[in-house]
Amino acid sequence: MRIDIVTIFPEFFRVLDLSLLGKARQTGLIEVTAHDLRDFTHDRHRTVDDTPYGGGAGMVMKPEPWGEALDAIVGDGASDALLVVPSPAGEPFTQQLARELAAEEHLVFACGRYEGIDQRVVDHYATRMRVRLISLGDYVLNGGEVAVMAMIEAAGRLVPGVVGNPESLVEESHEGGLLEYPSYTKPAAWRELEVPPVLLSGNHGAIAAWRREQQLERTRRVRPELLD
Ligand SMILES: COC(=O)COc1cccc(COC(=O)c2cn[nH]c2)c1
Repeated sequence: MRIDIVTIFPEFFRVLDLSLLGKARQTGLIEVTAHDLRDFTHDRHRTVDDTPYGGGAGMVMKPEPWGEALDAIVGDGASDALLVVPSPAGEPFTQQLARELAAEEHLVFACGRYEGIDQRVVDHYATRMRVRLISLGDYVLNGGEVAVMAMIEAAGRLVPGVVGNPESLVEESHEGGLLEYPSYTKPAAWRELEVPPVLLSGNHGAIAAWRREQQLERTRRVRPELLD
């Protein structure tokens, strides 16, 4: 998988060299490149924003630098890459969407800042490639970088070979549409709190049943809408 990120804070993504994805990068499973949007400006101040047409507070990201940056990544014609734009106006990011991103060969992330990117950037690239606005949640961040980091982690860990034990990807929250059961490890007693005895019973059928019941109870309590 190839990942390109366009941002005014490319150094923000240095951390990807350290985490789980660092190994994926070393093994070539996932190649990540962060591009500085300001490298695609031509004025002395490397300007990427301007005042909004129609007035209003804040600034809008100019289309020209985005056009040059994205063309440098996907060429100047049609592209099979998927352009992902984190946005409060996007479709909700879910584990299913993470699976879809993980299946892509080439992801390009556009990190908006200020009040957003000139709409014509999305409109233009939608004629040349698939574009998806994706929301992490119903809140506003100062820019797309944090959202892109979350999406890269959620999708990257699903890329075969990135996570050592693929088994660990199955028994987790939202796999199978339910929240995960509570987990315990040694010691059997800690601060007067005991591990549920069924987990020490060695009765694998009873353990599986208890875990399933825990998943249903927790999902019903915390996220009932997931059961619809
Ligand atoms: C066409 O799309 C754009 O212009 C996007 O522009 C912006 C502007 C400011 C901040 C962001 C980052 O995304 C979020 O705040 C966000 C994502 N999920 N929940 C909150 C993006």
